[in-house]
Amino acid sequence: MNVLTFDSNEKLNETGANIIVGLVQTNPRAVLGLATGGTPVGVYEQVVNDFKQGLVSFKQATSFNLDEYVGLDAGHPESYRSYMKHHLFDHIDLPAERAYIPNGNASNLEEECARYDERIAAAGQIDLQLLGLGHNGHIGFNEPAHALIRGTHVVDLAQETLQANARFFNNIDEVPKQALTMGVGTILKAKMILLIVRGADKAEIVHRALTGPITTDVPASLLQTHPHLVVLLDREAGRLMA
Ligand SMILES: O=P(O)(O)OC[C@H]1O[C@](O)(CO)[C@@H](O)[C@@H]1O
Repeated sequence: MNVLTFDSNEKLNETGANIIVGLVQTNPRAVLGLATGGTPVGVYEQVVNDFKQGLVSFKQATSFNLDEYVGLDAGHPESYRSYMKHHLFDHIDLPAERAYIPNGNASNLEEECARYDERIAAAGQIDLQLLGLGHNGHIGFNEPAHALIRGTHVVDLAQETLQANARFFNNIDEVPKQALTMGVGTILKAKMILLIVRGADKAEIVHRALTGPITTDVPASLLQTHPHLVVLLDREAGRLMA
């Protein structure tokens, strides 16, 4: 595991973007696993800057998003499809037909999950999986549980997650109670994992996830088993790391 801590958000964003852009420069057909939430916004901004400067093209790349809410219209401003369009897809040349996000409005969600896993398998291994971290240690929307699920599945969001994500909605009652998420098995199969965490409120969970026991109670702790994990932290999130 390679943990880097940054004093400046700008440097953190640049480093995150350099990893993504560098991969696609050397492997234009790269398969990217993408995340949403507040954490990666600055990194995507920097990726867009690099694209606009002609440093990289995503024309041959493929992406798979980690998760999507159940029951939000794809056009709803807080759907993860809207988020991805707003922060990344509308500004780069990644073909829309290869920018996959699970469909949280599918009439049969189990079938949609199976289809999503088939598409990931057909694309080959995910080369780089970008991750944020939930306050409860979730990755994607894999919430703490007695057992974690390998593939894409429907998940009931934890109360902490509903509370954390209420900031994106008018109130907590508007936050969808369920989501589709890639499973931990798929995440761990990625060739490289890039975990990004910001903020003092995540210092404790960062410490538990990266140095504590490996347990399904802290899904991110399973990342300790990954052979190629890079972690980018801002100073506050890295406060408890020696
Ligand atoms: O970056 P945030 O908004 O703190 O969210 C943490 C994580 O939880 C999620 O919202 C759930 O997948 C992720 O998108 C994010 O990485």
